[in-house]
Amino acid sequence: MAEAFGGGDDGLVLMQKVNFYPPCPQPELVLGFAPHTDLCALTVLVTDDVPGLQVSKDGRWYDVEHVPGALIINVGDQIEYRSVLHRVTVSKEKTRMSWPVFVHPRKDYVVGPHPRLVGGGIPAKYDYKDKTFEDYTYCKINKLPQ
Ligand SMILES: O=C(O)CCC(=O)C(=O)O
Ligand SMILES: [Fe+2]
Repeated sequence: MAEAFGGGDDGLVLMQKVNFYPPCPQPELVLGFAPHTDLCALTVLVTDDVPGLQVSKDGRWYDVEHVPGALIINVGDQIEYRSVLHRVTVSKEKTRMSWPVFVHPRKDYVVGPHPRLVGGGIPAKYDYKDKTFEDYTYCKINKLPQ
């Protein structure tokens, strides 16, 4: 993956975060994390055994089963065929925690459709524009068109 994102020792950037979801007396009224896709390339996620993570498929939400010792890998926006839409619900009684590591390119790295996949008269399946990861992040965080 480091090679795909330009190679070099600093080709990939790892960002770790800790999520803490306290219990909520009315969990049906709130979400711990609203539906989103991760803006990185890949997310490597560890969670505790409290359920909460859900992924969207064909307009429905599916619980992600907790498998002790397993890592959850989410495809993010930068290597999208389709980055996974996901959200987190909260528990009435238990605190939940998760520990994602987001793998992303350098901020100046330009990401766009691979030329071999859109060259030779083959139209891009989606209308992606080449842009730096920094610009992509700025547009996404500020809800600007990509
Ligand atoms: O808490 C989780 O299981 C997922 C967290 C998440 O989606 C995120 O931090 O981007
Ligand atoms: Fe996420």
